[in-house]
Amino acid sequence: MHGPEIVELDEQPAGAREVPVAPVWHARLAGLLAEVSREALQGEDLEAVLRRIVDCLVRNLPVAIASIILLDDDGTHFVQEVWAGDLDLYPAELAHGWPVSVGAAGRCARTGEAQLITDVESDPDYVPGNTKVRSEYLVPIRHRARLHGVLNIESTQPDFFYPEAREVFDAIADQVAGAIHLARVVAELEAANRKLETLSMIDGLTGIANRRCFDQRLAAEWEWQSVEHRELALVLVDADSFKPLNDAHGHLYGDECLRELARLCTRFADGTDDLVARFGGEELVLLLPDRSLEAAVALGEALRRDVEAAAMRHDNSAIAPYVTVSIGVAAVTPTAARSPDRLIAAADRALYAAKAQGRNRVVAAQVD
Ligand SMILES: Nc1nc2c(ncn2[C@@H]2O[C@H](COP(=O)(O)OP(=O)(O)OP(=O)(O)O)[C@@H](O)[C@H]2O)c(=O)[nH]1
Repeated sequence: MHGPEIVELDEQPAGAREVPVAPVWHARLAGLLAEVSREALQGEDLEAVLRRIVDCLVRNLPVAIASIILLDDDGTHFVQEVWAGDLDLYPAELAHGWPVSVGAAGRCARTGEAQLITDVESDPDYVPGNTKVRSEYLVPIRHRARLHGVLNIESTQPDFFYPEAREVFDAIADQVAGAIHLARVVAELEAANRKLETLSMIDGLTGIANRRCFDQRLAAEWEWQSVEHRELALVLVDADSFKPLNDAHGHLYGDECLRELARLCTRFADGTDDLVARFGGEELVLLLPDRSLEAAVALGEALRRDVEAAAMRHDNSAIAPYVTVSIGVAAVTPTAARSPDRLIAAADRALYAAKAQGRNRVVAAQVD
């Protein structure tokens, strides 16, 4: 494999190159760097930012092709190329990425060094993209120790990449690295925020929704069902004699029973918008849109029986030698003028009545 042919144009004898090249492009290159810097700070969709940068290079300079080729996380494969210009000969096999063992861009990524090719025809690694291209300059796009990709510029002029121009392209690669870093930091922050948001809605012990999530969903469902004039039911489930259970079997066993109760409740939340949440302590709740009071009572009764059938041992209960639940049910067609607290209050009254009537039963209440 041949290394890059670096020709320092300033050291060549006068007349060996077209003298006006540098002055002609210098002012434009300076302006271009300013434009790229502005683009790089946009922080919006990364691909759009990169596309505007390569467009800008092709539009303003004797550049036939400009591209930013991004590496995967391992730095072993190019995975995406954002390009502008006349790319007529792009090999189909490169369209879906290629290893860094291939091409001049690969050489740039492998060595971590800028590659100046003053005569593309004599470079064994050059992959032709356009027959008019004479020279190519490739710069690593690096932010601190991390190599993000390669900035590739291909010119129709053999001597376009004179030292000052290369300096500008090096600076542009730094700006691109900053843009990529910024976009990745933003993406990572957004993902972390999404994860935090999800975690803040989950009950740590049982893995079901927590009270915060329930409150938000109740408010949303209340509003939605009031618009649709449809019913909303609430099933409040409270483990009976839970303090004596903890006393007899220990808190860890109590925790295990709560997890099992959550699992049993989840089996009944089979509607698309149904929600099972931990309401607090040893109380769980099912929020059931589009369920009538009768349907919610039937569901509560089936759940109560399933809890009995699970036969979770309880040596300290006055009701049965296993864990039982009392259930309060309420349903209403919400209206914007009323508060969802009314629904909770009704289910709570029903639960209180179920306790008062001897526990291990389902009681329904009307919403005021
Ligand atoms: N193991 C465990 N216990 C909990 C948890 N949260 C609340 N508890 C316990 O649940 C018990 C609830 O007690 P009470 O409100 O007196 O109700 P109860 O003993 O179930 O009596 P009734 O509901 O009237 O049948 C308390 O002892 C709490 O410590 C929890 O996450 N894990």
